[in-house]
Amino acid sequence: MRQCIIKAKDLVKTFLTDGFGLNAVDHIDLEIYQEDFTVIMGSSGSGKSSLLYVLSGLDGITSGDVFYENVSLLSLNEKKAAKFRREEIGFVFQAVNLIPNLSLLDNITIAGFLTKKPRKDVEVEALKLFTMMRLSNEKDRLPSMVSGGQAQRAAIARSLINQPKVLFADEPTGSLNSSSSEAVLDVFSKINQDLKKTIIMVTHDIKAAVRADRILFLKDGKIDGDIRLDRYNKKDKMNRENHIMKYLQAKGW
Ligand SMILES: Nc1ncnc2c1ncn2[C@@H]1O[C@H](COP(=O)(O)OP(=O)(O)OP(=O)(O)O)[C@@H](O)[C@H]1O
Repeated sequence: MRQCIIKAKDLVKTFLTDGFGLNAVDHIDLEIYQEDFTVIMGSSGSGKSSLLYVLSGLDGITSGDVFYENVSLLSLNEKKAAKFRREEIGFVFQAVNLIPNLSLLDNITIAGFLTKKPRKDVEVEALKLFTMMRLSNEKDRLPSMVSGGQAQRAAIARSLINQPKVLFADEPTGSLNSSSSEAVLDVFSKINQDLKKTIIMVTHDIKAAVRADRILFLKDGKIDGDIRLDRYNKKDKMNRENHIMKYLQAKGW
């Protein structure tokens, strides 16, 4: 049985609009397991991104708490919270947000230089990541000189430069064509299987979901379904997809 790495307890995220409170995350209890590739699905507005942001510490919690290996996010002061976000987690967004006038390589090393690691070590790690992302030939190019998929792979390298234990991704293939998406998803599978990182990814894309060990389905800010795909080989995408589709049909989604 895999170890629990993140535990959410009675987690709530409320947004106030026009004087009304909406629980985008509505009293969620959840355990995320080490080295699991967890995907979060659900219809638009079901609270997927909100859950991802509060689980990762990128957004404030309204009530409840999130524990990383028993350390409460709420217990961290501002300095420790910033260090946590810099070093313990990586985050990949749909929009890549690379700095336009820096090369891909500089975009990645600059994120590593924010820590106290020796510059040489950061540079060596960045080059390793570029090899893994199959971007060695593009490393000196500006973000505007590469494809959307290559830019996203560079952004994934940036999210890994400080060797986080957990990688969060919010619709990382949302603005990519299907071949670029597959290349990006291959990278996530590799990060999970070879680097042994825990991954939590929000997606609408069934092609992304088939790569997961586990899928959580959100509805109205609550977990409405939780399935595992372990019984199928990772390469058996067809049966994985069939399993998901049957589950969704049975639930009337
Ligand atoms: N900053 C905000 N201010 C007010 N309401 C918000 C804010 N962010 C999200 N919401 C509301 O919270 C609910 C959940 O939003 P969230 O973005 O988490 O859903 P989602 O499942 O990720 O949606 P999508 O698939 O469209 O990205 C929605 O009703 C949304 O309008």
